[in-house]
Amino acid sequence: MIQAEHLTKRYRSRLVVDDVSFVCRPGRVTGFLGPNGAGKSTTMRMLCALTTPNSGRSLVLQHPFRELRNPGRHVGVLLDASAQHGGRTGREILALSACLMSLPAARVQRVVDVVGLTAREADARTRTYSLGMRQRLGLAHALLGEPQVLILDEPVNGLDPAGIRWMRGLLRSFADAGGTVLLSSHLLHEVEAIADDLIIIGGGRILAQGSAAELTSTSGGLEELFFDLTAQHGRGQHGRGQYGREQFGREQFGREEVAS
Ligand SMILES: Nc1ncnc2c1ncn2[C@@H]1O[C@H](COP(=O)(O)OP(=O)(O)OP(=O)(O)O)[C@@H](O)[C@H]1O
Repeated sequence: MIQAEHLTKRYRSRLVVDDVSFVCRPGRVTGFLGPNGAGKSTTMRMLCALTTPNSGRSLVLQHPFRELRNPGRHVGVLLDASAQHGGRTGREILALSACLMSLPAARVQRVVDVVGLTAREADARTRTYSLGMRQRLGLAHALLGEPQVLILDEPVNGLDPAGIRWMRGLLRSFADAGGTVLLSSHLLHEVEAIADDLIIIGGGRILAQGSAAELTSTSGGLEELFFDLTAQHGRGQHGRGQYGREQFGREQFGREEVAS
């Protein structure tokens, strides 16, 4: 279980997370969605005590993250797959963390196998890793301590289609075994395929939350719901740039104009 209660974060005078409250329940995968800059990563960092909120609090397994003893045994965190020492091998990184968590050394090979890194990949320095390999290592790291909770920021970013499918199965099995999963992603179809619950954030505020089935049943699907909710927050529908549908749409480049 993860609980966020009125989490609020300001950078100088800028409010980037605004009174955010939600619960992620065991046995369920919660998808965390929002346009670029919406506040997803900041919220996840607050859950893991890497960023201090200005107000509000969060609990993981009923405790503030900071109060968890040996947190890696309870919560698996993957916030930035590239944040690893490039001169170490994947296996060394896992072995160091296993040592810090007082885990048996055999656990390293176990998670290497689970995430599908080959022996050669596990023994290569991480500076040579592709993004997908980094994500696999990051997930191996998150799973190392056999946690009950996973907090994953864009874990499928960089995975190939087979990897995305594999990740979906892994997270589903984790939740079905009673685990709690919070994952952010920009891949709406992927989230639609895996999430039991959804939290949609825009401009630092929760725009919608609830069961995926309920939220999408009245909106014609997740993509429609997402764009409807986030359009007013600038980057939802048209992305960062200025070339939205109305600039390159039928109005300007439609068949009627081309034909004449
Ligand atoms: N350390 C920081 N100092 C100042 N501003 C920050 C800091 N970290 C994040 N921000 C700002 O907070 C806002 C929310 O950022 P955050 O990374 O949480 O968004 P996000 O939803 O994860 O975006 P993305 O989908 O692009 O990863 C952004 O405007 C960002 O510039």
